[in-house]
Amino acid sequence: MQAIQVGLLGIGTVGSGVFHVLQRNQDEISRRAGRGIEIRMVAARNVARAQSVVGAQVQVVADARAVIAHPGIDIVVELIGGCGIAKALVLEAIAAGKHVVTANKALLAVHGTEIFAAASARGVMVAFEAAVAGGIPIIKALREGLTANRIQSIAGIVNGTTNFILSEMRDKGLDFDRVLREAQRLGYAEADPSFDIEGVDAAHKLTLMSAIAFGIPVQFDKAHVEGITRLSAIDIRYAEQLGYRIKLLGITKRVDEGVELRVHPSLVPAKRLIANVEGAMNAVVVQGDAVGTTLYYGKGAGSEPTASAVIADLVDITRLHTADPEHRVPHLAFQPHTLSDAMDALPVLPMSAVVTSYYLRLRVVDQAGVLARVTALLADAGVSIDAVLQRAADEVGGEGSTQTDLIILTHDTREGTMDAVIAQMQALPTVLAPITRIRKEALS
Ligand SMILES: NC(=O)c1ccc[n+]([C@@H]2O[C@H](COP(=O)([O-])OP(=O)(O)OC[C@H]3O[C@@H](n4cnc5c(N)ncnc54)[C@H](O)[C@@H]3O)[C@@H](O)[C@H]2O)c1
Ligand SMILES: N[C@@H](CCO)C(=O)O
Ligand code: NA
Repeated sequence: MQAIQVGLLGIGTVGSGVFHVLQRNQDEISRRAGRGIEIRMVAARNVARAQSVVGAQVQVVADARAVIAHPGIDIVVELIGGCGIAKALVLEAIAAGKHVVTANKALLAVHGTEIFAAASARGVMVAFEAAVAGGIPIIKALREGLTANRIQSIAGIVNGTTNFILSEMRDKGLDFDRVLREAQRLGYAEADPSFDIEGVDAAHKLTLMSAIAFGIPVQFDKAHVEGITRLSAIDIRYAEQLGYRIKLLGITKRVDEGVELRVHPSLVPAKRLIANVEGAMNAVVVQGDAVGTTLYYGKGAGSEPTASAVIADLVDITRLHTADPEHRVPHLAFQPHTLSDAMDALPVLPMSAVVTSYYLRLRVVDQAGVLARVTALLADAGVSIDAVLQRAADEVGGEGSTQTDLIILTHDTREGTMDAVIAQMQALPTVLAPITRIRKEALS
């Protein structure tokens, strides 16, 4: 049987990985897929450079539309990124009846509803394993492996760049900008690295996992998104002294009133496996009612790990493209006509309704009664304290210092309540700087 014909749109970090891994493992891949998988055409902005990667046998063109329009191409792989030209090209490929593989989480988290609907109407597949946690087969696990379960929660480290930055800052005391530059050099960071460090990329991925886990449409606009740019080294150190690590977590959880969908730095007990996920590695913890807790760990970024996921999708499509579309796995795991009803039953909750525990750091005047006033405000609001740590003044501000840090860990509290108490504490004249608040997750 003739090999299935693939057209690549974009051949940067991920695209070149796809080419090399397909070439290196072609025998095993075709024995699994039942036929060969061949990259026949590539669209690139820099044609000469792309030609030097793929050699003379593969046709390289500057116009991505020529790849989509080529009648011999069965599958279009979009590896350009972003929501601009990539969106138009994906929709054009679908309209042309081509199956699509993409690593583009930004595109699917924001425009997934439109894209999946167009694909279903045209009877083609849009596969996106590489879009979430790179090489970890988390989409496959959530969509197929855990299909018996009522999923309760997902918590994950799904951005390699920020995990790399946090690990290097904690381990080696390196500064933020230097580590970010290294992550860019290694091909982990997004074209716009603010997507990484501001939590947007993690929220794109979390949005996709949440939709698949709970059978709701993708709703990136409702995600709470906070990155690591406001984290300070001092909080990383205090957290460590209290037995915690700080990780940028994506959390989506089913609770009585709806679904939580939030990305923010979190204190995680140092003894948890996920607290020990370092560098650009990713990890996702999924809890299902039947299976219990499961953990997925691996490389979430980089050329070949991401290519591994792209090629897994190519193999899936190679096996399934002749199947009746109704027999394929739905894009978001649940039958598409059930998604909007589920959205009414499981609305994404505002952050004020989220219940979690907190790390608070207050820079205060080092004098009698300060701690008592702060804890009285917490008590009045019904916020229960788990632990309090007060630093010696000279440790914080040097010898003779009149300021110190007060660190408070709370038990579970509604975020709306916490916001109100923080505002009251902030108004105390003895509180000298903006209060730092970091959420704390037990992840039992
Ligand atoms: N790098 C990773 O570790 C990683 C991991 C998972 C997912 N992703 C996603 O994969 C996609 C690609 O990422 P990347 O890291 O390979 O990016 P990259 O910048 O290395 O590659 C993108 C390539 O697309 C080319 N391009 C831009 N416009 C084009 C056009 N109109 N026609 C043809 N080519 C065009 C660029 O010249 C570039 O070579 C993005 O959606 C990204 O979010 C990347
Ligand atoms: N920029 C992303 C690439 C993988 O999606 C990261 O750092 O995880
Ligand atoms: Na993946």
